[in-house]
Order: sequence, then C-alpha cells, then structure tokens
Amino acid sequence: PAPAPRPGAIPPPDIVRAAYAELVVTDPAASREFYVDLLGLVVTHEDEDAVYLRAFEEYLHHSLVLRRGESPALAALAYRVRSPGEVDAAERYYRALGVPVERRAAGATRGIGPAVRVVDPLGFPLEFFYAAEHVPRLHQSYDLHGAGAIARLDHFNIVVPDVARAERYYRDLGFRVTEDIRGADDTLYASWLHRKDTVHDIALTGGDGPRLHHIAFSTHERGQVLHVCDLLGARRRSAHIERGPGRHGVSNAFYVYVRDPDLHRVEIYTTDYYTGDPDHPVLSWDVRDNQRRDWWGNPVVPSWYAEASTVLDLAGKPQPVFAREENSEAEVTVGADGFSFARDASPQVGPST
Ligand SMILES: O=S(=O)(O)c1ccc(O)c(O)c1
Ligand SMILES: [Fe+2]
Repeated sequence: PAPAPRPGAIPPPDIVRAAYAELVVTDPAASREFYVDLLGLVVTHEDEDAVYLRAFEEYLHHSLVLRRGESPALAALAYRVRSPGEVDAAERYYRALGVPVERRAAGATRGIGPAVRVVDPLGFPLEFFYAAEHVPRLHQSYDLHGAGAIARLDHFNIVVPDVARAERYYRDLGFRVTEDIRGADDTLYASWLHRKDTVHDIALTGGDGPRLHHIAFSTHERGQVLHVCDLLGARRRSAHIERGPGRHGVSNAFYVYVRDPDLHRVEIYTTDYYTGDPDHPVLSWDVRDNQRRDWWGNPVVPSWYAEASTVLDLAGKPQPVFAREENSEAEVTVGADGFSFARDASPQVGPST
C-alpha cells in the first residue's frame, strides 16, 4: 500500500465561510417558535423531519437546520468551500488525517449539493459543501424584517480541552488567528480564527470538549440586538437571555446570548471589524483583564463558561467529552471577572506579522 502522505502534503479545502449548523432539537414546534417568532429567522422549508431556516441576507437554502431528535445535540457545522473540486479536496484532506469521512449525495441534506461530512481530529462533525439551492435573498425585504433583522450566520464557537492544539489544527486548515486570550504563563484560554474578512468563522473556548458553545448570527446595527432583547421582554420570554446585551472586548462586537428551548446557545452579534489584509495583527488579551470579554467590565455569567451542547458523530452517537487539563478561565479570573484589574490605556497587541 502507498505510504501515508506526510501531514501538510495534502492541501486543505479552500473554505469560504461558516455557512450553516444542523442542530438536533427535541420539540421542533417549540424551536420553530423561538427561532422564527422570537428571533425572526425565515422558514425556507419545513417537513416532519426538520425545519430549514435562513437569515435575511442568505441566498443559499438555509443558515440553520433544526432536526427532530431524542436529545439536544449538534449534528453538523457546515463550511462552504470555493468550488465543487474543493469538496473532493476536503475528502482527500480528512482521509489523509485518518478520521471518519462520509461522502453525501446532493439532497442528503435538503438544499445542499454533494458534500463531505467528517468527524474532525477535535471530535466535531463538520460538513464541506459547495453547491446549494439558491433561494430569494431578503436583504431588502424591509417589510419582512422584524426589527431584530438577523442578516446572516456569522460564526461557530466550540469548546475544546486543548485550545493550542485546536488552533494548530484550524491554522493547518487555512484559518488565520485574529484575537486570543492568554495567561501570564502563556496558557491559551481562547482563540478566534477567520476565513471571511471579519473577526472569526470559528472561535475556540477552553473547556471540557468536544462540545458546541454557540452559533452566532449577525445584524447590521446595535439597535437590532437591543430590539431582540426588548422583544423577548415584551413577550415575557426574558428567561431566554443568558448574557448581555453588551460590548465585547475581543472582536469589539455588540452582543447578546440567548438559550433556545433545548438550551443551545445562540449569539446575536454586530459590528466587529475588517480583517482582510495579509499583515492583519493578532490582538492578544490578558486573561486577568476583566474587559476582555465585556468591554464595560460586566461579569461573564458562570453558565456561559460551564454549559455547552453535546456533539454527535456521523452515526448520530454523542461524542465522549474530555476534561480540559490546563487552567480554567472561570477559575483564573476572580469570581465572574468581578475584580478591578485595570489594563493600561493601550490594548496589548501581539507582535505584528
Ligand atoms: O466574550 S468575548 O469578548 O471573548 C467574545 C468575543 C467574540 C465572540 O463571538 C464571542 O462569542 C465572545
Ligand atoms: Fe461568538
């Protein structure tokens, strides 16, 4: 048999962006009510198995699939690649990594063309696709936009025990680091990496994993994030709000986190910044800086560090979760970041490339 190719000998697929997530939900009607009636996503298609939802700017079939199942879990995080040939490149790349790889025919997921699904080396179910059914882009259907006006899916955030290892894996996939959180002992607590020209398509949160921390949708304005909060209040559904609204330190985005009926975490996020130049400098934060996760110094609620969704393998079986061995961020910062560590005026910028 031919010798296994050296790691790095097989080029990674050319990933364009984080495109959609497939979540398993236990009560599709309750989930539909949350994502459509409360958050304002648009139904592209629904049947007895699944609901296919999209944000207003999305012209591919969906940004989110809610599939009925026994217990809540992540079934897939899907990345769009640049051409049909890059789906084959994904297959070659992951077969060379020796992980489970499954070719999927067009239509295996409604609206999605030929695809490859893998369980990646971090234990996450990923999909790579190019072809997808085009549906009307509703970016100017202001008559349909709730004031929440969720424009597009922006990023995935995953919980991994070893952030440095996960960062190496994503950099090998062609992602570039934009920001990270480090300790004085150089422990890496979190990292943000991108393919599209914003702060991230994927974020790595140190903790017991593999687990899904959140999926994030973006709006165009802060007011739309605030409207989501006001609407939840008006419907007496404020219990869905977990953290925020607020302004992030990392990414500079304005945000709120909500929990869906299965406790999957969703972030509504807006106004991060452009990251497209080749010499984009990494911005590194000190884990003791209590403005890193909220620019106003508001504490991070403990559930935000502790809770996350189970992820499945390609057969739909929950993946085993491994404990993080390095320091936990929630323990390193006093309580819920309540102490007054004050960073000097200029942010701590990492070495420019
Ligand atoms: O809380 S952080 O400021 O670190 C943060 C930054 C960007 C995100 O998308 C996020 O979920 C969390
Ligand atoms: Fe996020």
